[in-house]
Amino acid sequence: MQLHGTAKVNDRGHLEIGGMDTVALVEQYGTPLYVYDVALIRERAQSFKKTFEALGVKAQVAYASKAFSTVAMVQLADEEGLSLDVVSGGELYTAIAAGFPADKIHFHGNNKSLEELDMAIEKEIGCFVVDNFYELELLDELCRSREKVVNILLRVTPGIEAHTHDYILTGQDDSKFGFGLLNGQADEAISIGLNSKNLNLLGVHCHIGSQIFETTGFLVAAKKIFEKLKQWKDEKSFEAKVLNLGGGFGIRYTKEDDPIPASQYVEEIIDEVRKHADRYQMSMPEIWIEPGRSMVGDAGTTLYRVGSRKEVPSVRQYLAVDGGMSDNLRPALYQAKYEAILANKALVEPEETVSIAGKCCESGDMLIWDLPLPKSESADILAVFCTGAYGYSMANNYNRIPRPPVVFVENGKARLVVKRESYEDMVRLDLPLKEIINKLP
Ligand SMILES: Cc1ncc(COP(=O)(O)O)c(C=O)c1O
Ligand SMILES: N[C@@H](CCCC[NH3+])C(=O)O
Repeated sequence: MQLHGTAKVNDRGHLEIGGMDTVALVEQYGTPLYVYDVALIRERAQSFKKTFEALGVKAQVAYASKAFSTVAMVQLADEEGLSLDVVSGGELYTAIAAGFPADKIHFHGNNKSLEELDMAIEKEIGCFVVDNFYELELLDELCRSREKVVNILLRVTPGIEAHTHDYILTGQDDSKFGFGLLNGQADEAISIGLNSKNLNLLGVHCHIGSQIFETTGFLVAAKKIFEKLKQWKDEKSFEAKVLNLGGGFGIRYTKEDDPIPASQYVEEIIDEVRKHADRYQMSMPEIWIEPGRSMVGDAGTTLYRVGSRKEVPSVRQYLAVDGGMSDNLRPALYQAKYEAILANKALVEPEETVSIAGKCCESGDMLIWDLPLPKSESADILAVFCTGAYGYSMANNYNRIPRPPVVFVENGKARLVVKRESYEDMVRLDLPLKEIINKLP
């Protein structure tokens, strides 16, 4: 089992993260519990930033907050000098509530509402990543009526089939996102952007997908975009100041995954961009990237309490935990795979193979199939690794299961950064048919 970041097994044979015994964390905060290794997030952020610095390239590393958006996380991104990618009014509101510098916020989304655009214009965010003609017109109109000028990038789909799960592919031609780069849409959008007095067209954006292990897709995207940039330079006298190549850098969930270091993605991308800029005698654009998963994914661990066991004779042992697809939708949605250990028996050798079931009323609510574990009993603590990205952010209240709290750990200290939802929270927005809502004692 490969442990990530500051995770280790302590003298008591317990899993420790950020200098905190996870068994003690569970005693204090209960289960399920999301635990984040803050030092590892800082390390990830710095490795992206330092690689750009070492290459002498002007860049913005924007944390894609869809991976995990909370006030504390946004503040941590700010502490590390990152920019921020938001994709909804809610993520934008979280960033503003956290005091994140508005001029470093980039606003994404394929169907931004008038209210969302208005909020972002009013807050004077750094850049709108415009996705379609509807948004282009709406944003132009809103800015004109408010006498504002905003920075924009145009999101293009370069027609790339990256190697990842179909649901998390985004750069292919048949995608709901962006202007087609090769079918004339991007050319038309560039002209509209250039003709607007209220839209300051900085450049283009593309994002080819998520959990990608190779650089090829990024390099092909850069090549295709540069061919267009050359054409736009010649035909429209437009030179992009910014090229945003999105996020999508893969991480190691299990031993089947073999990611390359952040520095390698960045170095290869920059090499390629430099090559094309030189070839077409264009100035090197500022490079923006938007890592989400690779910033927080392996920094997150979910701690569960083991409960019931069911044996299907000669077939399998189901071991149920006190969470499931309500706090981690990824196995049900993408057949995503995870590794796990018993946090309170971290030095004990595996003795049996069990399948970890969640507690939701769905047969598909299985967190891990066929996991080797020491002989486990009720009340043992299961630690599932690499749940930091798209775990909490896709958590839900299916079966009215309250969402778990989030604890940040660093240098032997723990800080509660999101409280556990309560049963009262489950009915907080409900309006009664009759007068009364009873409260349980
Ligand atoms: C536009 C955009 N940028 C950035 C990201 C972050 O991707 P990842 O978490 O894979 O780095 C996504 C998600 O796939 C995205 O859609
Ligand atoms: N939520 C997805 C990835 C989509 C990323 C956003 N475009 C995941 O968990 O892998």
